Amino acid sequence: MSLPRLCIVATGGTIAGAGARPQSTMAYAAGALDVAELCARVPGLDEVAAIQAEQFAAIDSKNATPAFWQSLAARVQALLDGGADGVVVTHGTDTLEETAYYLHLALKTDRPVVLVGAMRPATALSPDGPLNLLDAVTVAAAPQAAGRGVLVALNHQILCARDAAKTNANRPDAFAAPNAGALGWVQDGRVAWMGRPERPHTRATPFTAATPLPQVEVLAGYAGGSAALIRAVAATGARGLVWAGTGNGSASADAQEALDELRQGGVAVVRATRTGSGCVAASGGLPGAGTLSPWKARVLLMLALGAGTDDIQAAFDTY
Ligand SMILES: NC(=O)C[C@H](N)C(=O)O
Repeated sequence: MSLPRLCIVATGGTIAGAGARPQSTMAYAAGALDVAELCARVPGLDEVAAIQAEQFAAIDSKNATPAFWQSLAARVQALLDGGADGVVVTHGTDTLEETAYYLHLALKTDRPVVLVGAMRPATALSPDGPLNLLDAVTVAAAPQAAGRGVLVALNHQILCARDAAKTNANRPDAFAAPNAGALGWVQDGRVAWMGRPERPHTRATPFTAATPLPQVEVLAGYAGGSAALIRAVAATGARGLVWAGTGNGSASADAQEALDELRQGGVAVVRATRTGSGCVAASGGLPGAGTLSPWKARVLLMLALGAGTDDIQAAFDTY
C-alpha cells in the first residue's frame, strides 16, 4: 500500500527554536532550525507518509500578520490543489490559534490540514516538538481526518481549529479547547476520533485566501479602564473592534457609551469575553461572539467585513 503524500510547511516558532542552554525555554531563537533538520530529528516520519518538506517562513509567531495568514493559505491551497493528500504546518504556538482558525475558514479543501508547534525549543533537555510533529503527520495521514477542517495536534490531543486555544504560557500541555473538548487523540501512532466540527468550515464558507482582511482591533474591559482608548479606535481607521469584556462580555457604563459612539460612527463592534471560556450573547445593541475567544472573533470579523457581510450576528451564529 502506498503512503499518503503529505507536505510539511514550516513557518518557524519554538518547534524550530535553538538556544545555548538546554534548560532554557525563554532564551532561544525561534525558527532557527530549517525544515530538513526538524524532520531529521523525528525517527520514523517517513514510515508514516511520503513527505515533501518546504520552508515557508522562519518567524516567531508573535510576528504573524493577516498578510502572513493570506500568503500561507494561498501556499497551502496550491499544495492541496497540486495533489498533496494533506498538509502539516509547523508554527509558533503564540498565535497558532489565530492562523488555524483563519485557515479553517479560508481554505477550500476536504483534505487534512494539521497545525503543530511545541512549547520547548528543539535544543531543550526534553523537547516536545519531535513527538508533536510525528503525531501531527500521523493525524494528517489518517483517512478519517478528511472533512474535519483544519486541526491542531499538540501533546497527544487533536483539537478543532475553531476551538483550540493556548491556555498556558509554559507547559507542554498548553493547548485546550475550553468550550468544546478534543476531537480526538493520538497515542503510540494510533488516532482515536471523538467528534467532528459542528460548524461550517473550509468548503462550506464564502471566505478564501483572497478575501480582504480589514483592520480589526481588540480592547479589553477591566476595573477602571479608560473609555478614551475605545474612542481612540475611530482615528486608527479600524473597521471593527472586538470588545474582550468582563464576565459575559459586559462593559462599564463609560465603556458602553464609548462603544455605542464607535458603532454609530460605523465601526463594527462585537462583544466577547476575557474569561477564556463561555458563550457571549448579543446585548446592548452589540452582536455577541458566542463561544469564540476575542482573538478568534477578530479573525471572523475581519473575514465577514472583508466579504461584505451585512449581518454580523448571523456570521457569529454560523461559524
Ligand atoms: N512556543 C512557541 O512557539 C512560542 C514562540 N514565541 C512562537 O510563537 O513562535
